[in-house]
Amino acid sequence: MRLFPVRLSSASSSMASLAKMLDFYSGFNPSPLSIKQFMDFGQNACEKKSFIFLRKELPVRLANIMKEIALLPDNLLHTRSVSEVSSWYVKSFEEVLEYEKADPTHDNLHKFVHHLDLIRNRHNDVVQTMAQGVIEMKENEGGTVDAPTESSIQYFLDRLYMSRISIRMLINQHTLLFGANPHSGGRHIGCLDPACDLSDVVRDAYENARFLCDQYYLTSPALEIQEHSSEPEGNLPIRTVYVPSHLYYMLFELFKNSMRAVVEHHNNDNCDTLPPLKVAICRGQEDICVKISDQGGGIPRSQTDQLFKYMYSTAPQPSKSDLHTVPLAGYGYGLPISRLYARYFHGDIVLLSCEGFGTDAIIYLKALSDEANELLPIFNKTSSKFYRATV
Ligand SMILES: CS(=O)(=O)N1CCC(Oc2ccc(-c3c(C(=O)NC[C@H]4CC[C@H](C(=O)O)CC4)noc3-c3cc(Cl)c(O)cc3O)cc2)CC1
Repeated sequence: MRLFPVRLSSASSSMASLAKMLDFYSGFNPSPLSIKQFMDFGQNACEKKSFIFLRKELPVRLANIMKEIALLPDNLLHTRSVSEVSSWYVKSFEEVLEYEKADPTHDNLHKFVHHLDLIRNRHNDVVQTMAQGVIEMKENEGGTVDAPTESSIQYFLDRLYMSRISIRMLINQHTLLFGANPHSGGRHIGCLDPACDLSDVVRDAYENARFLCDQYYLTSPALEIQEHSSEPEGNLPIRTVYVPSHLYYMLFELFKNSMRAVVEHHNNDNCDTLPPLKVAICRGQEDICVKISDQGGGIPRSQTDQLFKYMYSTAPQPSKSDLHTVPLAGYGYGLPISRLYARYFHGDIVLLSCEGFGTDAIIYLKALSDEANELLPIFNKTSSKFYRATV
């Protein structure tokens, strides 16, 4: 049996005890919540109920992904960076377990919020650190990685980052509702906006991407927005219950890609005016769509899937100065993680590119909050099969 390959702090439970607790909590499936459930609970929020739910659900979600971390190929698992990420999960798992049988006293509830803040901050750099671990592995393997390993890593990182999105959602809701500065007076319920105006988030993401584009290219395409609603009264602007920060992340990434394609595709054009980015926001019975259409020259259909690969873009990480000088370059995970944010509440992101002309990027969201359920990775025999047999 492979124990979790990290040193435990001496004060904490032994390796055997950790393995036992991991087996116990990973034996439970995570309990997905819908946006409606987040909203209903948040509107009459009870801190004790939230504490009692989270002190079980957080170890369950942590243990499920920790069991998968332990199944990674050794040449990735034993890199310095992945070992560090593993140790963060062990520490956070142990910290939450301190509340397993604690009474929901005022003092314990207060300490719990504090520990949730510590856990969220401890995991702030998981994405960058995992990207660094993949680079370390590639360097150790002479720069190449075989297809099965690449496939396992793609599968794992999608699940790790989806799990991380879900754990941070639970932590953010609890700390925003019951923390030191609870939202007073605003309409937000934790990180959820019950009346999120999609065109406002579109404009916000566009303006920030445009700022970076202007900084690097000294030009940027204009924005045109149209809204269409299938509702009889055709209520505009289109609003829905969503997490604005998730939508902003997706839009910011897609706008950066569209702007880079448009400016670079038209950089030799004589005319000064770049073709605008056209955004359509559409509300149907089942879906809400945000489509970004650009004339950036497009990419061959054979290459579209590559853009969602973590390994495709795991070039040496841009240094801090690079991020400033090449602002549209990121850590190379923006698009795959954007798709995870969309899929987290059962939406999606789809790229439809016409080589030689341009690209449509469509964000799909669930129109009904009771259909917007968390999509959570579950550790079981089926998921274990995706990892190469490791002894
Ligand atoms: C993993 S990541 O998230 O970190 N990230 C993904 C994003 C990538 O950057 C980008 C940006 C734009 C484009 C791009 C091109 C383009 O570049 N065409 C020109 C080449 C077409 C092939 C051609 C060849 O055949 O090789 C060589 C020129 N055309 O259309 C788009 C486009 C893409 C997205 Cl996703 C979009 O939303 C809108 C778009 O217009 C490609 C790549 C950094 C890495």
